[in-house]
Amino acid sequence: MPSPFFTRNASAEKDSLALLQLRRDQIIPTILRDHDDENQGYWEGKVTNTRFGSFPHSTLIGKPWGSQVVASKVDTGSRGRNNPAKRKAEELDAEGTGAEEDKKPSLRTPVSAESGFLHVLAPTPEAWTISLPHRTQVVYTPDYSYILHRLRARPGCTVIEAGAGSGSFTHASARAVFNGYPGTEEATKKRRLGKVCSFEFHELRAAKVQQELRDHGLDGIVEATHRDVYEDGFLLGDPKTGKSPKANAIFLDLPAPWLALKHLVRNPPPGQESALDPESPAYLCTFSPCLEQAERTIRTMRRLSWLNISMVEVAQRRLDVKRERIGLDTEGVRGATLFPKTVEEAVAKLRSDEIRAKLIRDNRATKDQPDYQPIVKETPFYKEKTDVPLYSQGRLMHRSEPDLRTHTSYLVFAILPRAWSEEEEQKCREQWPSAKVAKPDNEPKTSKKQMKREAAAERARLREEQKLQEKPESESGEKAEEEKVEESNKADEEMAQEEGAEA
Ligand SMILES: C[S@@+](CC[C@H](N)C(=O)[O-])C[C@H]1O[C@@H](n2cnc3c(N)ncnc32)[C@H](O)[C@@H]1O
Repeated sequence: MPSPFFTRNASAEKDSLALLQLRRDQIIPTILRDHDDENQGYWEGKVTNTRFGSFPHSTLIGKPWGSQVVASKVDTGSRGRNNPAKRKAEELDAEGTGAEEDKKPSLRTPVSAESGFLHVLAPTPEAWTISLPHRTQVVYTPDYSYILHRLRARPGCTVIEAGAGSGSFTHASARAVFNGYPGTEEATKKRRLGKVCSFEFHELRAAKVQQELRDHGLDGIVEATHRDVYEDGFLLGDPKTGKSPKANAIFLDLPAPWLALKHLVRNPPPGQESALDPESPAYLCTFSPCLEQAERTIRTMRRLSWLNISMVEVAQRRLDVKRERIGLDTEGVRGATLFPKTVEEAVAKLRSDEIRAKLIRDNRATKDQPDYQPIVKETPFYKEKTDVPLYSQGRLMHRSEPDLRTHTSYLVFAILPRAWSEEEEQKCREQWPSAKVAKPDNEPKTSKKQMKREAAAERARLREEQKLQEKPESESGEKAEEEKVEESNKADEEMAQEEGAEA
């Protein structure tokens, strides 16, 4: 089954995951079903109940992603849930008496209610992080987006993750490395399919995450293993003789990451494979809630030859940008402050209140009497007309929201260079020989001055050769000797000039 996280249709389909968004940060995940498999006793089939009303799945299936769906009136009380015996006689009669009908009662068409609405959203790792059932503390989007960027996680990579916990990072990393489904045409030899090898020590959590991955169509991309990685490391299958995942990136969200580092080496004990990809550097990130843990991890990383070690704390703030409107003319405007914006407005309001109080005293200010006037609304600033549309009126403000969901995270990053042997170095030198001519070690070093002198002499020699070629062979040797001296003087002069310029 293709995963709705990677490949999805334009609308919500039955038997696939949909995220029901109630408010900005409130999302309920559900598998859409056209029948009530838990037999909760609703006439409308499977129903998701929320604070904004009840939503039978028949009203959600087939809706384009992002649609707004209103709540429905459902029969929640009269039959009693999970107890079909309590149904009223006429309801059972209405269901029919045939054997086939008894098995599958006909569903009622839902009637819309005024209790509220929700939006049907397609699954994404970000929305899943907000909505997932929490079994542990989770890694939130601000952290995992930065971590995956620093780990160079890209299509075709293999990522090791421990522990899987609630599966928040698992989903995000699966999307980052996805490069096609195994067993399809895309899985050719040249193209490396991305993979996440996830390890979890807690048996129940491991089973839950495995079930979730199956429900989300991710079981071919993520391999979740129940394992204590401190003891048994990261090989797939048997902890000692298993296959190497050949990982390019590792994320350790463990209470003691330093205990797992001994299994992430290039040269493991004899008879065992390294869990790392021998043909690429390994990028590592550990997530710790306190500095002492981060320091301990760094000490172990140094001992095991990890390089480029750095620590980062992600302190994310969300900026809330909105328009602030103040004034007595903002009555009924959502989010506006109904307060005088100028001294004139305040004075006018006081005056109108005084007049109104006087009318009340004289018993003339009731709606039925002709003297009644909504006085404030008659004042001049109410009548001011403006061409500025409502959405861009007021002052543009931004405030940071301190309550962004995250938890203290000291992220330690490091790189382990790829494996490199003497033979590989030699092979490389043969394949791409260096253009630089290596001089024997015992040869005296030539100074810069000497090199310049040699170059000037070489130029003089070339000039001389050129002249000799141009002259007839009959010319006397005496003249040639004179010219030789002249050339030599010229070369000396050139040299002196160059040295002078340098000085
Ligand atoms: C903070 S949670 C991980 C949350 C996860 N990264 C997420 O985003 O949902 C830490 C998990 O590590 C697991 N764990 C602790 N020690 C472990 C070990 N030695 N081997 C494997 N998993 C371990 C715990 O059971 C726990 O579920």
